[in-house]
Amino acid sequence: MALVGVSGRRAGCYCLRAVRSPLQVPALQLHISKTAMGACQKDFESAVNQVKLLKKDPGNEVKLKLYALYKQATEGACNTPKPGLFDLINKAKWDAWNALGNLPKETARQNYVDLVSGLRSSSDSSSQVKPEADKKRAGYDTLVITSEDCITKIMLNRPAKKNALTTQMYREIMLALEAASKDDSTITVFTGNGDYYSSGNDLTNFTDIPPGGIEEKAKNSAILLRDFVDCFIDFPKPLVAVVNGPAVGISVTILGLFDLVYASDRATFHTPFSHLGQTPEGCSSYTFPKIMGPAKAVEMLIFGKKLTAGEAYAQGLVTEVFPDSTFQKEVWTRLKAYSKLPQNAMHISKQIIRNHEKEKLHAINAEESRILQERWLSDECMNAVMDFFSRKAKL
Ligand SMILES: CCCCCCCCCCC/C=C/C(=O)SCCNC(=O)CCNC(=O)[C@H](O)C(C)(C)COP(=O)(O)OP(=O)(O)OC[C@H]1O[C@@H](n2cnc3c(N)ncnc32)[C@H](O)[C@@H]1OP(=O)(O)O
Repeated sequence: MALVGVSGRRAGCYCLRAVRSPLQVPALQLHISKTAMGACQKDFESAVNQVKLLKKDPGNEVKLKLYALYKQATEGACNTPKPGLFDLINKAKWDAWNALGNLPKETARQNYVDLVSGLRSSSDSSSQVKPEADKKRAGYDTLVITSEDCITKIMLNRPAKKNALTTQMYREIMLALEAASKDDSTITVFTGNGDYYSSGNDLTNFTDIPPGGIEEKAKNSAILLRDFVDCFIDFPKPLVAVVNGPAVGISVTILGLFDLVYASDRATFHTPFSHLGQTPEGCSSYTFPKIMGPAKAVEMLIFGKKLTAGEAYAQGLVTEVFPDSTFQKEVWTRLKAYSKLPQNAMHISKQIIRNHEKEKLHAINAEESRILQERWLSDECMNAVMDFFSRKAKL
């Protein structure tokens, strides 16, 4: 589901329009609470108005920032009850506001003004919309989502970073899954843009620490992780991974929750959790031993053994391996044929196959996330993340 839709271009401008109870950046509502009055009140009001005139959708992450700063500037620290687990949009908004902690109202107001000013300059310099950009479904910055032949394709789109998953990306994926679960497609496909499927969690997620400190970040990240994996556990339609290249970390573990995994012979499967001072997630502590037996699961999840596509197939993690040269052609031909099968029969079959394990998987997911919350604060984990960044710095 797009958070904000593009309603059309008037006089060369994109008009932002709310779609299905979106984030509703309060700036778009032109409602300024009296509590926002103060030193830079005029600038703030003007920034609120300028948001309406942006020529380009700023994307969900920015809209969340705008929302959070507006609320902080007008109401102060987050003071509302946390929305429920499945209220994804309101929860994302609440998380963004809550992450600002006790940031003073004046600072929030100034930050809002600065953020809008930055958006205006980048919007002005890129007002020439490229035809390519029109193809992307609005509202997603890190994914390219297309629906064709009854297949919704969710493509991770940070090829320069090997499709490493930022917190924004986790959130966008959850929204994309929610939308795909309700659209007309019969099957949903995940793949990566570029030479990697995904290098797993973006390690910069560890460096972006909010005013509330690392403990708060770890707590919020554990919730994000649990919600993210829950979406895969509950996804109602056949879910297919088209693993176009190497896969690392969480992009491997959640494969145990997919219904088909097609891999290029260039793909590898690597879960270096111990090396990172971390522990398994994505329900892999349960699905991997079940799929490949405990001995092979331990080699991957504890000792970080990297599997080739052929090995992953032999262990049952991968459904079929294709030569890289014909991978896309063969896989999409196959999927197009599958997508024409009767939709209800496929969905009901998935339910029968998966439903009896759901409760267990949710419990395992909650436990894995709880354990990781502690791990992220450990010296082992912090040192491993620092090692990654110092290796990069030396290059
Ligand atoms: C306080 C708590 C906060 C926690 C928040 C957590 C939220 C939920 C977490 C869920 C748990 C998930 C766990 C995992 O997924 S563990 C696996 C994590 N991934 C890795 O350890 C891989 C790290 N990357 C690499 O080892 C190499 O980059 C790789 C082998 C993938 C590719 O090597 P290669 O030499 O071919 O390419 P580069 O290294 O030059 O990569 C190109 C650029 O991309 C950047 N990059 C790649 N992967 C990542 C990544 N995972 N995180 C951050 N950045 C990544 C790389 O730095 C290069 O960037 P520059 O061009 O800017 O140098």
